[in-house]
Amino acid sequence: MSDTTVERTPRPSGDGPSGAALVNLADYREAAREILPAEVFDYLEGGAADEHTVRWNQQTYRQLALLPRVLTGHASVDTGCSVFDTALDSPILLAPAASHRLFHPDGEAATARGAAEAGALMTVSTFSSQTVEEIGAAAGGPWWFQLYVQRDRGLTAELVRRARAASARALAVTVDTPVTGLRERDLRNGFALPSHGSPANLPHAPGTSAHGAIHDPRIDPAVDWSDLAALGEVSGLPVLAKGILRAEDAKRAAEAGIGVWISNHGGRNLDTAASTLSALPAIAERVAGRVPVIIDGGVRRGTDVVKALALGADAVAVGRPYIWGLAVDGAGGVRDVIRGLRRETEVAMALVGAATLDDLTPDLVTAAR
Ligand SMILES: Cc1cc2nc3c(=O)[nH]c(=O)nc-3n(C[C@H](O)[C@H](O)[C@H](O)COP(=O)(O)O)c2cc1C
Ligand SMILES: CC(C)CC(=O)C(=O)O
Repeated sequence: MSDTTVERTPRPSGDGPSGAALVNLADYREAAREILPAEVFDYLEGGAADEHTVRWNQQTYRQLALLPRVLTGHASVDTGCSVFDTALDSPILLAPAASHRLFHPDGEAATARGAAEAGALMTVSTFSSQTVEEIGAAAGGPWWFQLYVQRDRGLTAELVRRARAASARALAVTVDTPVTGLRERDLRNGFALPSHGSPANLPHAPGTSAHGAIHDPRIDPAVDWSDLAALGEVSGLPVLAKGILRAEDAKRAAEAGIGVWISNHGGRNLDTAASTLSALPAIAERVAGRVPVIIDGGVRRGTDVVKALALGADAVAVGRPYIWGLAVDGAGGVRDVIRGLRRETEVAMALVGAATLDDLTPDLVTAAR
């Protein structure tokens, strides 16, 4: 495998490697592509198999159009919201992503600072390349811990205890990864995590190549609903199930007080899994406001945020986009990506006639023709 160390020269925030202004998320993507080693960019961007789900996640947003309300008399826009009793400036969250030091030497601590500067909630991966203690100390705002339930349940309990002690406010338990998907870009590139990206929270486990045997030696594939309930009891923290696509699963979660995080892992696990936005309306109907509904996958524009909230999500999360920001400019890049998406959301809200997130209702959305 070639050297994946990221060479970087300082550059003013908001400018890409070629000096061009970075105006939207796609600009950050192109800038990150220029900076990152090709196999690291492939690990970030790639999905499973033919990457249909990766594309569908974004395309489904393009297949919906907005029907703006006019003459509403609103003179301001407020994106404030509350998720599991945590007040947030905006409904844009950072989805968990493993190994931030692959993308920038300052790693998750930089992401945490950038998220706080943008007033956004970060979710820290079990497979973070810095410890929850280091990240918790750097975080100036609320954060959640993403849990991959470990085969070693003692280790799982210890991870949860450490995350809570480091001030995590909720557990997002990933339920869509009994095995990791077959990511063909990584297979072609022979990509394995270099040591600077290895999981800092976990003891070194032998054979942790993500793409060797079908089961990851660390992640317990046999997790069930009783495990999620027990995690809530033991931790005393709110629990979300990350990776829900079926309305009946969402209903079951809501009945147990477990938050619903609609996700197909950014198309990285089961190719041809349904796009997340297509799954949202039925899920929102069955959850009926009992627990928070988060959605991730393919959110790239403020108009995407508006559509997801109009169709019943309480918040969205982004994965790849803030990593593009991290790669380009560390904490400042994360901050600018999230701020940019929030600004687009505010503009889109004003243009559809919404003063608050409660004004985002399903009648604002119709099929694009
Ligand atoms: C590089 C990368 C690493 C990821 N690592 C994790 C992880 O450790 N745990 C997890 O639950 N999801 C992980 N995900 C999935 C994201 O949390 C999220 O579901 C997905 O990226 C959302 O799609 P988007 O990238 O289109 O916004 C990862 C995604 C990427 C791109
Ligand atoms: C090590 C992997 C399981 C992390 C992950 O969730 C991902 O790359 O999508």
